Amino acid sequence: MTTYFNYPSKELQEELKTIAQAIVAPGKGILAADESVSTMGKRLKDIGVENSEENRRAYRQLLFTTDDKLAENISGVILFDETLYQKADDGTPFVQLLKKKGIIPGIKVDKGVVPLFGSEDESTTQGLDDLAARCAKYKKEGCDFAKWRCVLKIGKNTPSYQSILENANVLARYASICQSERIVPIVEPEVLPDGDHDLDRAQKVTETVLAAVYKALNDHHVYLEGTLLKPNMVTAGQSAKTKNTPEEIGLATVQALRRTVPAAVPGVTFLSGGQSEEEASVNLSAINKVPLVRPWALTFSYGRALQASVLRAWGGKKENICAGQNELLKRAKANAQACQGKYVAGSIPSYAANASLFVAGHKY
Ligand SMILES: O=P(O)(O)OC[C@H]1O[C@](O)(COP(=O)(O)O)[C@@H](O)[C@@H]1O
Repeated sequence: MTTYFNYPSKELQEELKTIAQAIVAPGKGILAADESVSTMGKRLKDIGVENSEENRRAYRQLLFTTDDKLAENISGVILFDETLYQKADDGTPFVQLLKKKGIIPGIKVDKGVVPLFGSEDESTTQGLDDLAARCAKYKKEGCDFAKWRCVLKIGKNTPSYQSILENANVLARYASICQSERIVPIVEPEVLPDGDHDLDRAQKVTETVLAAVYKALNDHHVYLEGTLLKPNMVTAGQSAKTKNTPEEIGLATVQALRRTVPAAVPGVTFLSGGQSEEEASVNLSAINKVPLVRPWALTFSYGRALQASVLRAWGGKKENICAGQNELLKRAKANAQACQGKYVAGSIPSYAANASLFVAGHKY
C-alpha cells in the first residue's frame, strides 16, 4: 500500500480554509434553503400554495430579501440548482442579493438517494458522474460551498456494513471533487431519527458512521481544514419510550463528535432532522454548554427548523411577506445565541416554534 499523494497547493488550502472558517464564524450558521422541487412541493402544500416555479421563486425571494441584519446570524445559504438561476422582481439574481448582504452562497450538488440493492431498505446517494463539471460551473456562478446528503437508518440490522462503507466512500469522493474545484464540501451523513431506539444506540451508530466517514475522507486525501460536517444531533428515536433532556442530548452528541471528528475540522453545522424550531435551538444551546473540550465550532444548518414559522406566517400572501421575514430573523437570532450556548428556552417565541416537523422516513 502506497501512502503517496500531493497536498493541494498552499493557495487552494488557504482559499478552502478561509471559506469554511467564515461559514462557522462565532454566532453564525447556515440557512438550508436547498429543498428539491418535490420537497418544496410538500412545504408549499402544507400552507395551501401550489408548487409552481413562480411560487417557489416568490418564497425564496421572501427569504433572500429579508433585512440585511439577517447576515449578522446567517453566514451562508444553501441553494438548489433551480434557485441559483432565479431572480428577484427587480431582476437582481438571488446570488447577488445574498452576496450584497455578505452571505456566502452554497449549492446542493447531490442528485438524491437511491436504494442499495439487497439491503434492508437502505440507500446511497447519487450524483458523482458529472460533479467536477457542475462544481466548476457553480463556482463561476458564485457558490463557494456545496452540500451532499447521505442517509443512514437505525433498525435491528441497520445501518449495515454495506451502507456505512458505501455512504462514507461516496461522501469522500464528493468532498475530494469539490475541493479540486475550489468549493468547500459540507459532508452530511444523516442518521435518521426514525425508530424506537434509545439514546445510547443512536450515539453508538452515529460514532460508527462518523468514524467510517473520517477514515474515507483520509483515504481520499481530503483537506479537512477546508471541510465542514453536517451531522444529526444524537437523539433517541422519534418513537422511543423515554424522552431525554437537552443536557443528555448535548452530552451524547459532543461525546460522539469528540470520539470521531478530527480537531482539524473547523466546524460542525447540525441538521435539524424534524425537531421543532424550539427543540433545535434548545438542543444546540445545550450542546454548546457541555463542559468538555470542543475544538470545532458547533452551529446550525437548518432547513425545517428555520423555515417552519416563515412558511406559516407567509401562507403564500403578498401582504404577509414582512411577517414571514420577521419569523426568519427571530429563528436566526435564536440559533445564533444557541451556537454560543446562550439561548434561553422560550425567550424568542415564533409562529410555529413548537410544531413537530418530523416526517417519517424523510424520503422526499
Ligand atoms: O432531500 P432533500 O430535498 O435534499 O432535502 C433534505 C433537506 O435536509 C437538509 O439537509 C437538512 O434539513 P433539516 O434541517 O430540515 O433536517 C436540508 O439541507 C435539505 O433541504
